[in-house]
Amino acid sequence: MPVSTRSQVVVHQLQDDSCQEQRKREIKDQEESQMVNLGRNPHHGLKEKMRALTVLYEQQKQASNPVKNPTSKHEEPRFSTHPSVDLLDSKRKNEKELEESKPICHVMRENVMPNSTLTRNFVMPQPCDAEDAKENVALGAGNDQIVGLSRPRNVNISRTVARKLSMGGNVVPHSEPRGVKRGNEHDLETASEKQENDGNGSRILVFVRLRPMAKKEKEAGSRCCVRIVNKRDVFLTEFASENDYLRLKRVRGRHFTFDSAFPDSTTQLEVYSTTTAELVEAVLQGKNGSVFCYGATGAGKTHTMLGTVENPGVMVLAIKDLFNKIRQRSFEGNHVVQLSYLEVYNETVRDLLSPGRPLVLREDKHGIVAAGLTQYRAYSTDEVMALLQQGNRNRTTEPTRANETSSRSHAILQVISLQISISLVCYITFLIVSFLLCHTQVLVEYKVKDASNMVVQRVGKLSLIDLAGSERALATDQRTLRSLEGANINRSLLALSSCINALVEGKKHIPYRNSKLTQLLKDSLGGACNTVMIANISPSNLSFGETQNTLHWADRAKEIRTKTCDANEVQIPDSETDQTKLLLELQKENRELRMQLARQQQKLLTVQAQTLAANSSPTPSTTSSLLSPAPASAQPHEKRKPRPSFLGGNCFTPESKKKGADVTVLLRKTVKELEAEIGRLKKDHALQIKQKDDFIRQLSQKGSKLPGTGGEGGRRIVTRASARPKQQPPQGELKSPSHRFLSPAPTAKKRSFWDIAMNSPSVATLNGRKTRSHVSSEATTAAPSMLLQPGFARQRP
Ligand SMILES: Nc1ncnc2c1ncn2[C@@H]1O[C@H](COP(=O)(O)OP(=O)(O)OP(=O)(O)O)[C@@H](O)[C@H]1O
Repeated sequence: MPVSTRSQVVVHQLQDDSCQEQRKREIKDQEESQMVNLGRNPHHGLKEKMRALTVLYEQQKQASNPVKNPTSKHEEPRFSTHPSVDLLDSKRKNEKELEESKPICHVMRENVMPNSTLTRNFVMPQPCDAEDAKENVALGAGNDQIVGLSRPRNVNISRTVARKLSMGGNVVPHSEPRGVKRGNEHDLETASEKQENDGNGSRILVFVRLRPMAKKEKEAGSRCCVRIVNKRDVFLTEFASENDYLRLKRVRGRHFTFDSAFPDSTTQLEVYSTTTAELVEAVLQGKNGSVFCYGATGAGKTHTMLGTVENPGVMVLAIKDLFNKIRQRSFEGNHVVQLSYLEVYNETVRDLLSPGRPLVLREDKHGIVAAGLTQYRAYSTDEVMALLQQGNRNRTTEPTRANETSSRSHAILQVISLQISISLVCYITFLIVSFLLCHTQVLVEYKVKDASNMVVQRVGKLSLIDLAGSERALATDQRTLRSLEGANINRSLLALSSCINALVEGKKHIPYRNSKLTQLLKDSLGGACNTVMIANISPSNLSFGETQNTLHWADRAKEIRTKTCDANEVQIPDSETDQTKLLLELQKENRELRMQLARQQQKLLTVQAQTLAANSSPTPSTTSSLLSPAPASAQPHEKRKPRPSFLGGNCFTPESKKKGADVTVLLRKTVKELEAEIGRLKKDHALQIKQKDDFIRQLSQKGSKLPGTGGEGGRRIVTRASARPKQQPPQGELKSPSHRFLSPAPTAKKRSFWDIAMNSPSVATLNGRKTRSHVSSEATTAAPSMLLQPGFARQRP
């Protein structure tokens, strides 16, 4: 009976290890040579490939046995005791290994590595299987099949690329847009997103949307070069040029992975719910959010952001959702929604809601602001829609060769949501307090009892950005104005890509100042903001270059991390609310005392006047009237009464003289009493004001001793001066967040829905520019289509 000693086992193990390593090396060499061969020539002789695979198969087969049973390596039985099981196992294993040895599988595996940004050219010798063809709807639409883009069946695609919106754990979307199901995949993403919240901010979420093939493109005989697999992998195929006869069958491609990729069949609602719905929720929690569309001209950016009347886009759905959510939470407190809409055209910033002079960008501690930009207070979705349509009518569009109604400007719609919330319990307490506050002693009790009473003010900003399309000069037009526009669009997009590069590389200086667009996007790219980028691409192989470029930048943008997005929340502490209430009470009391004083003074004046009158004509009739002041209108009439005549002999009778003297004494006495009362009231009033001033001072001193009272966003102390309504800063000056809610422009006025709705698109051109109203008015005369309604994206040609 063989007895294994420790030394024997060690020897065996050493031999096993060396053999394994040798085999591994051989396999690796084999694989590499195969990769090189395949990489060099995709149409390499089938025989050679088969030979290589057979060798590999043999080696893998041999290698699999010792791995399975390392101790029996030296006495490898030719047949196992359970041949059927072993053969099955090795067959499965070899199949798997064979599949893994295909070059495309390596590419796939590399690309799905956590946080990997690797993309590399690969050769695709395998035909696409039926299952995959089903996944890419674009293939069916384009009647094209991308040769060789096969998805390895057994590759478990990692989900770790998904990241976290820094929304905190308590963000639960209140309402999901109807008809949208959240699949397991999305749940998975949300879970992994939460994992990635490491306190260093959040990564920009990058989504890709493929638009359907346009009629024009189909007519031009273009083929579909984009394939979306697994709702997140984008395969881009470069077909050989038709004139390159030698490489007609050659197909090259690139693979990218994004947070989500939408095939051409994706609905607007699906795009909205996956990309923006959570951002809207976060805005209501006081966090900033940005969504911007990036892509070549005609790739579908405006369609995604604005959409059509039947298929409204992200902007419209976000606003509807925002108002729905506000309605659901109306019990939580007051919500204020402010709206601004601007465009960056030829490096000038214009207000789309009140077109006028170009706006100047300024930077304050809260970020970049367009000085003089109109902020409209909106009360309903309809009102916002009307404003949006009005703004889009003013937006610059021009037909280019690539897109008949191409947006020639970058448009930014900003919605600011301000919420002042008081919990229900607090609200009830509030009412009681306002009653109790009349008595200063009870106020102290209240403070002790309701120390947790807080009023919370949250400000969230949502920026929805529709960028002008990046384009090649030849793709659009050669005319001067168009080429100037194109140059400016490209310049700002180039500046955007420089910023993305600098941010990805972690540079200290980010060149935001290179263009107006990047200045405006500063918050979204490098600030405390939840940012979403939607890259729009065309399926046509004629736009391969633009699509590749868009995907490249989208892939880069994945690596940008924005700062941790904390809620813009100010907790107004109980002491502050108490002080505010106290101040209001004091003001009310002061008003009442002043009124009392005025009344007494008036009474005194009347009495003095009557005394004078009594002195001059001390008759009983007048005396009685003096004690009860007569209406002013009655006095002239009384004066006209016939006076006692000297001739009548009824003047200065001893009786009347006595009576007159009595009345005078009486009146003097009354006057003295009234004067004394006024003096007392004045004294009381002064004393009360002094006491209350002292009390406020004490409260302020206590408040200033609290930690964090001086810091920004910390506790504020309300003094009389701070409670006084502040003066508006002059136009163009830096504004505090509260001032952002007021329109600084003198032309800015609040408009009702009807004002806006009645504002017909009469101004077709604006400062020589062609706007959407122009386009729409032209279009409506030709064909009154709903899709060509101002404010919405155009129909596909
Ligand atoms: N997902 C989609 N479904 C249906 N049609 C679409 C889709 N995306 C885009 N289109 C159509 O493609 C055409 C061009 O789209 P759009 O105007 O949105 O492009 P764009 O990227 O905004 O171009 P530009 O940068 O020149 O303004 C439009 O007619 C639009 O209706």
